[in-house]
Amino acid sequence: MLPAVVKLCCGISYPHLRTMAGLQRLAIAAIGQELAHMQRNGRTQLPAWTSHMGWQTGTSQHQHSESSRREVANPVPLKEEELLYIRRGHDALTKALDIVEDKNGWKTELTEENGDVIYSKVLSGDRKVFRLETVLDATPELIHHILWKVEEMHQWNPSIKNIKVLKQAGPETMVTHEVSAETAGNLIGQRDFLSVRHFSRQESCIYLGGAATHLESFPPQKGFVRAEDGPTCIIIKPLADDTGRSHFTWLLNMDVKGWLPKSIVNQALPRAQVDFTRCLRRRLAEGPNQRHTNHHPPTVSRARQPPHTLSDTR
Ligand SMILES: CC(C)CCC[C@@H](C)[C@H]1CC[C@H]2[C@@H]3CC=C4C[C@@H](O)CC[C@]4(C)[C@H]3CC[C@]12C
Repeated sequence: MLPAVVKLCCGISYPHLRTMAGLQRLAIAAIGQELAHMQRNGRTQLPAWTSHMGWQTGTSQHQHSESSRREVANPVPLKEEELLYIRRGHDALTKALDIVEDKNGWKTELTEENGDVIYSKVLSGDRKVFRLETVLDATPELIHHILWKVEEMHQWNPSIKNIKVLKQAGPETMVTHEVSAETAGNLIGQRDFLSVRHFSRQESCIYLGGAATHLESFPPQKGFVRAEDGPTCIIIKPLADDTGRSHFTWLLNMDVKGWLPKSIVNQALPRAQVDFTRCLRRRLAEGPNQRHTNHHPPTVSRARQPPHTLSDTR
């Protein structure tokens, strides 16, 4: 009974909690600490979103060491700014899911031998978005594990030069700076992105969402064309056949900026999606452990491309 009451209270107060400031937040943090204590003693289970409030319970996957034990003794509520990023990430995911779930107007763009199918659709405002659907030979957990370790992504994906996590807002949201490699499709020159990335899990399905964001401390960088990714999402669902494989849906919704003609961009984007997924497959086959070197040759597809001198950032 008590756990049910606690959950109910959490649910009712959630919208108010997110808009609170100052002393009110401190008071909530103190209550959170009490609840976390109860949860540690096995007396109750808090809903997953309470992690946004920064109430470390000591039972989460982040519990490793001394430092996390210190957090339990001293819960640090999330800052206003962090709550803002969480909300942005959540909104991006919701918007992207709406695009994916609207079944009207999609047409098949390309079909690969390995089973990847890319559909496209033109949204209002003339933006063409791409939806890749495929099956990956890995569990949702492994795919999520690999995709969430964004700072390691350049080790297995030659279309990415570098990704840095600039801010972490709770365990499910981060602000990242991403730089694509000059080789990406060879058509679209190097780009950089500033994005908020957010994940959520519902039963056995994993959702990754993202959208372009701004940081005063991180304006567009000299020499880069700042592109905008999102609202975008990746949906990972286990196949029902018990083989440990997953259905993978990826909405690519990108404004690459720069001066390239739309027809060229709209050819390069689905290729970039296929290339990325090919690298992901290879990375998944290696299992969960971190890689130390990048010894595979570049795998960016050269098919259907004009001479490689065409690039819009040079
Ligand atoms: C065509 C040119 C401009 C871009 C090519 C590179 C594209 C495919 C790269 C650049 C940045 C990349 C994203 C960077 C970060 C993440 C978050 C991660 O959790 C899922 C993958 C995802 C969403 C990547 C998908 C691929 C991505 C969009």
